[in-house]
Amino acid sequence: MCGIIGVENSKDAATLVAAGLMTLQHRGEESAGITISGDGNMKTFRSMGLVARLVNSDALNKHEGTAAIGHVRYTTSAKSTLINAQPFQIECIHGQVSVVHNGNITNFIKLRDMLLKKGAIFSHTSDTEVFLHLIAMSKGNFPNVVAKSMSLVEGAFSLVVLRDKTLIGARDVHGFRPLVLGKLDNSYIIASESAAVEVLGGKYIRDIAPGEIVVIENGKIVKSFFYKKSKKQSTCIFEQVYFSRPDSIMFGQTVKSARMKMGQLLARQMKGVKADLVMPVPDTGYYAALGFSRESGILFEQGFVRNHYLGRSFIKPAQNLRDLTAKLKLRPIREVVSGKEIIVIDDSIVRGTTSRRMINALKEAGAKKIHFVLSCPPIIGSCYYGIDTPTKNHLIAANQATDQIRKYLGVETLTFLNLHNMVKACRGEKDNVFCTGCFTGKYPTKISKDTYKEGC
Ligand SMILES: O=P(O)(O)OC[C@H]1O[C@H](OP(=O)(O)OP(=O)(O)O)[C@H](O)[C@@H]1O
Ligand SMILES: NC(=O)CC[C@H](N)C(=O)O
Ligand code: SF4
Ligand SMILES: [Mg+2]
Repeated sequence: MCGIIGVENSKDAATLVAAGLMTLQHRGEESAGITISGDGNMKTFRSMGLVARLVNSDALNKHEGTAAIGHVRYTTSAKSTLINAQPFQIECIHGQVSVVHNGNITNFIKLRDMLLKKGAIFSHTSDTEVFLHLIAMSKGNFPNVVAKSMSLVEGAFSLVVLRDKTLIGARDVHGFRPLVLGKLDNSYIIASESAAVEVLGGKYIRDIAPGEIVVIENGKIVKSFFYKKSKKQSTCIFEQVYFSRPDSIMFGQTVKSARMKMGQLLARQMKGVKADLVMPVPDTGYYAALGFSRESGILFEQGFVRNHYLGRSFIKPAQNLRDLTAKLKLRPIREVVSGKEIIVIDDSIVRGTTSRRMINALKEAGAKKIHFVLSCPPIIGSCYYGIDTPTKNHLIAANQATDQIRKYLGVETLTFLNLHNMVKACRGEKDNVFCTGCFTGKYPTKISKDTYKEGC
């Protein structure tokens, strides 16, 4: 995933970006970075690990400026190394420019080959760098240069670009990844999620539209235009299932509200089910379990202690780290679960790293019967747009039927929210504006052998 943010026209820009990145930490734990711009001088600070590590560095605290952008990385292209930590800052014909990116470029290899033939020298190995080359090689008015670059790139990209005091927010024509516009006093904020704007004390104004480029200078929107007309929006539905914060607004409702509806609709799918209690797998299963409990009337209980110092398991960059996190992350409370028939709700099974361990732990703690319930359909395909859902052979639901998974996990029943209900929970009754590719195998862009996909 990755979280991006930009703030302009504030002497506190860097501090606000740092605080915003902490609010977006759930979108990427591997590296963090901030570019600060002031008095015609731009400087970028990057480090591996969490945002807290970056903000404690003295160098960052000494640099002043009135505009800043920041990034937290969840690697979905090339390696998780400092060299690929964002922002990427360059010096080019347009002056100093810095870019942060959320998403994956599906024609990366083709673009990189084309740029290499033109003489480009790459300093990073991830896909994001192609934007910098395309910008540097294009002449004219800066916002138009950004637009021209974007029109050559395919796939998923929400971008924040900084040049001197000009802040630009831009979103690919499909709107795969979120990007919002907010206001705080005399400053504009651009961020991946509305929660990051609100935590800073700002007001969420609106989403940046698919294909839109918003140009901000000195506390004013000086231009908003489209680099391409969006034919059909395809925003990632997994953002609402798993990635985003429950207090962020998406499609006119909080993610919390969407997850509560997922739980409510699951309870309707399972009408008549009997159990002693409904339990979430924290964190992401929380609101779906609450919604299920309210609809079914079955008692809601928190039966797991979640260790918050370990971060999220699914977004860790290697299987040994995912295994270790899943092992240490959840511990059942014996007095809650012992001797009980339990409905356990999580958001998704991807590799199955979490669920097998979690269910074994529940049994060891004395759970009598377990009904395992997921607030999305089985994930049967890879993501090409910025989420590391692995290739098919590592996706448990791509290789086994529901009953085989049920037996493998050792639960009484296994139920997935159906596609119709997931879409309904996320956006009410309106038109389908979501990418559901990894659930349906129907992707919004052409997928071929040349489509860039590099798992990690
Ligand atoms: O089948 P898997 O490959 O294990 O992936 C899915 C699990 O991982 C996630 O939790 P995670 O720990 O990442 O985040 P959370 O604590 O925010 O819910 C997700 O909520 C599932 O529980
Ligand atoms: N998941 C993302 O948004 C990652 C952005 C970019 N593709 C990278 O790997 O750095
Ligand atoms: S393929 Fe799945 S994870 Fe990727 S953008 Fe589409 S819905 Fe989201
Ligand atoms: Mg979870």
